[in-house]
Order: sequence, then C-alpha cells, then structure tokens
Amino acid sequence: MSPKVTFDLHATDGKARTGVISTPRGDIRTPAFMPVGTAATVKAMMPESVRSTGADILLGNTYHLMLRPTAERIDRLGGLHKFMNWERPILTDSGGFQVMSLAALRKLTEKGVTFKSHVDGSKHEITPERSMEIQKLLGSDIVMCFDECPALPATDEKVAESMRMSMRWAARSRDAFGDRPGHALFGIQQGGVTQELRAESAEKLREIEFDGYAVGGLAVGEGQDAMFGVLDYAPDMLPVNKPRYLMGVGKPDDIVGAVARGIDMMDCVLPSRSGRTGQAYTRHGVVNIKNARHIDDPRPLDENCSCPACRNYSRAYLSHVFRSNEMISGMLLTWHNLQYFQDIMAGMREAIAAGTFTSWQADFHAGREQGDV
Ligand SMILES: CNc1nc2cc(C(N)=O)ccc2[nH]1
Ligand SMILES: [Zn+2]
Repeated sequence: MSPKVTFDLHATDGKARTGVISTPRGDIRTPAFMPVGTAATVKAMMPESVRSTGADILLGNTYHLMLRPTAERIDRLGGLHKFMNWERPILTDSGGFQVMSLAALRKLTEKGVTFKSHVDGSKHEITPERSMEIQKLLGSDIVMCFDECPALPATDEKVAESMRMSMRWAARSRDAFGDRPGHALFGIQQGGVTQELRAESAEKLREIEFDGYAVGGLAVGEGQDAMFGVLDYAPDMLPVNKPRYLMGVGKPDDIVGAVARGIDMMDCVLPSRSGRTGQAYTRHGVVNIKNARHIDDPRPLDENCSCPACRNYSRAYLSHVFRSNEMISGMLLTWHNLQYFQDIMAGMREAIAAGTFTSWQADFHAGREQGDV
C-alpha cells in the first residue's frame, strides 16, 4: 500500500506491460480487469467472492449511485467502500457515458448535461464540477474526468467538436478535483477512430496532466477491427509511465488484443451480464448452458477452473437451474465468468513478466477455436 497513487512498470513484452498501481487501499496488479459494481454491488456476487476470483479493484457507476441511493446518503453512511463492504480500490466513472445512454430528456450544453432520472423521472444536472463532487462523496480511489463519448456513426466534425468539449471538461474536472493525496484523477482520450483527433486529445490531456489516462470513445459498436486499429496507435500517444485504461472492454479476445497493444486496465459488464443470461466463457470457447446438449452432461463447465461452479457442479445441474430460473444459476455462472476473466489477466501478467506473451497468446487463441462448446 502507498499513501499516494503510484504506478510501477515491472516488465514489458512487445507493447504489453505488467506492473502495479499502488494505492492507500491496496495494490492493483496490471494488466487488471475491473468487475463492474453498478449499484454498489457486483450483481449476484458477495464482495468476498469477487475478491476470491483475484479482482484487486471494482468499478462503480456515478450515474446510478447519484440517482439511487444518492452520493450524499452514501457519504453520510461512511462512503462507498464501507457501504458495499469492499475495502480495496474502487474506480468510479464520471456519469458522462451512462447519462447519454440511459437518461431521458437529456440536454447537453457547454456547462454539462441536464436530464430526467430513468428511475423516477426527477430532474438532475451533471457538470464536470458536480461529477467531481459526487465521486469525492463516494470516496472512490480513482476518479474519471467528466467527458462525452459520441455515439457512432458520427461525422468527423461531430467527433472533433465533441472531443474538444471533452478536453475543456477535462480541464474543469482537473480544477474541481483539486489536490487529493491518495486519490487519482484519470483523463479520457477521445477522437473516435481518427488518428489526428486522437493525437490532439492526447496532447491536451498531457498539458493538463493526469495520474492516469483512459482510451475512451471505443466499444460503442465500431467492431473489433476498428477498435484494434485505434489501439495500434492511441495508447502510444499517452504517457508511458502512467496507467492506460480502456473503457468498457470487453470479450476475452478483445482484452488480450488490448493488452498486446499496451493497455493496463479494463472494465466490462460482460462476465456478470452474460452469466445471468446463461453464457459461460471458458478456455475452449463459450458454453450456452441453455443448449439441450448440456442437459445430461455430467462434466464441469471447465475442468481447469477453480471456481465453485466448476469444482462442485455439472453442466447438467447448471442447465437445470438455468432452465428453472433459479437464483443460483446467475450466481454460479457469474462467479465462473469472473474467475475466468481474472485467470486470463493472471496468465497475461505471468507471461509478460516471463517474456512468453507471444506463445501465451497463441495458446489462448488455439484453445478457443472450438466455438460453442
Ligand atoms: C461498453 N462500452 C463502453 N465504451 C465506453 C466509453 C466511455 C468513454 N467515456 O468514452 C465510457 C464507458 C464506455 N463503455
Ligand atoms: Zn469455473
């Protein structure tokens, strides 16, 4: 643990990096995957179970928590860590992405966004200053700048206009965040899939200076080829000695490809959301447990997995409880998926440290060629 937030790079293999982000609440081994704890819970999981999968840090959603139970109530109750019984690091997003995708009657101006809550229709406003205030009330360790992630498709001028406003909001976020030892503020690079705009955004963020840098504006429907095309150059535009966080990514092969291109941190709802819909990610591909082929199958999901679902239950059982809409179905498949995602991260950290990341990637891709297993 460290009184400040620091980032130490331990090894690189090609563009891939492994290291540690040290914070007062604990260390984050990178490359790191952050389970998403939207409404102060990683759905269907106890915090200690999330920790048992190897997660060092969780993500909390500012948009959801500001609406319910409100940041002020969480602050009065001792902050988000105490509230949700997770004492390790938490990164909170700024609310910018979700207000644009979830809220009703949104009005976006230079000042910020006014909107009506999707929960009860109440009126709210998020600005860079209000986002910093909310994230401070929540007590999160890593705070994200308030930005706009333009929906695709978007013209180059719309992407440029949006990015430049996000850079002005980044400066306002920096000013409002102030000086908070032990807490970090991350800037977010925008610019769509246009290299010149990405470079302009990175330059502006470097001028303002942040504790870490996110690659935003991706995983919004552009597809893996276009995303990797951006990641072939965008991370290199960011300071080499600071964490690089790719927001909202992704499937296992997205994650591996992002780490191979220099990304250190990622978050995605996929392992938990797909667990609730009967999809299990394994070393050999995706298991759709609702498929009839699993009804009498006595084997575990993945014989190499250490999670409770794989140690104690058969596919036949998982098929039964999914079909019966039993709560244990979402619990077991979520636990398995989170464990598998963390096993991928641990495998990459070890391979990068050993200089064997290229062969690790070959094994990873070979193992998954079977598709639906
Ligand atoms: C799920 N995809 C995704 N893309 C994202 C982009 C941002 C962003 N701020 O550009 C934030 C969250 C995101 N989630
Ligand atoms: Zn498992």
